Amino acid sequence: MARLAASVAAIRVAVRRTLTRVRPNGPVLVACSGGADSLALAAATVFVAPRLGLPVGLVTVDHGLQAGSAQRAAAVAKWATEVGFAPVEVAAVTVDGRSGGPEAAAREARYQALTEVARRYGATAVLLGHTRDDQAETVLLALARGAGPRGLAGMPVERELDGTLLLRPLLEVGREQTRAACAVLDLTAWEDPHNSDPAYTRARVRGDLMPVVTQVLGAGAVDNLARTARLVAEDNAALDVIAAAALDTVRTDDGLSVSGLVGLLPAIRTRVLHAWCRELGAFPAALSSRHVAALDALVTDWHGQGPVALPGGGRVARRGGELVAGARPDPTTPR
Ligand SMILES: Nc1ncnc2c1ncn2[C@@H]1O[C@H](COP(=O)(O)OP(=O)(O)OP(=O)(O)O)[C@@H](O)[C@H]1O
Repeated sequence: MARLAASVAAIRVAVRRTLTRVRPNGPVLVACSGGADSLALAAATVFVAPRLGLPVGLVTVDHGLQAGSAQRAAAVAKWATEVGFAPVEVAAVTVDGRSGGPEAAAREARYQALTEVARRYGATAVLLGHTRDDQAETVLLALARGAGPRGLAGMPVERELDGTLLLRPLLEVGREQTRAACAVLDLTAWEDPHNSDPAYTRARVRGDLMPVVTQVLGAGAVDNLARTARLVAEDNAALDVIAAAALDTVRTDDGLSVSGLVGLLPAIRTRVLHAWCRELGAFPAALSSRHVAALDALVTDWHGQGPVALPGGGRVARRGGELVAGARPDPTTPR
């Protein structure tokens, strides 16, 4: 019992720490699926936020992907209203027809819905229930994908999406603690069937890989993987600051100076290219290491190859001693 109560306290402390950092505006919104992580987060937030003078609402997204999904959303909304959340929103989304696989499509639809609701209420922030275990899984996946430092940094504690602040207060809380907290608070958590469906990569990592990792490397491996994300994120932040300054030194009237870029260390140069592409409207998460390598080759290994197409729709070409950007049709690429 003491261990269970400790889990409730630990989650409240994590939420309090997060909420004392935000600049209050409208309500804080908890994104709650009804799963143990976000249910424990919601229970802690509805306890902590009023004590800090913050209004607290809840959003649950109905992806419409499983039988009974509307009932699940309604049950979450009913509970939320009963325990004092206001506003409480059920956001129904359509996942079909989006590209990038079912997991990515559901995620994209969910974040779109969450930011739309947040904007409508002028919310201070949206709180997400990702835990230390989710972070460890993300790091392992990034490592296996060869994602580089940006991927190894895992999920940020804080980020802005379409003008909405997204916060993850539970990144240092273990999944076993959210389950224990739900048990002590007598909250029945919804078990997402996708979480154990081997068709989903994340479910296989969670169900098959992580138990082996902890069995072979010890239970501390989860914490260590999550710590890796924190450390890499700190290094990334420092390198991004250096790259932002370097970007200004290599700008020309029409684009970027190749000789300026050649003079930069590779880690800074690729970040400069990344930051510039972001300015050009390329969605940073969609800019793969393949794109960045192709852009870098325009600088360091140019044999007259044509422009590189960016995921956002623009193109980057080498023109003499410069990299220049253009929308389709291709910018000219004289040798
Ligand atoms: N249907 C949903 N409605 C609202 N928020 C959601 C929904 N699904 C996920 N989220 C938010 O995204 C977070 C991560 O969800 P994900 O499904 O990736 O992980 P999870 O560990 O299964 O989380 P949970 O136990 O809360 O379902 C959740 O904790 C929650 O904050």
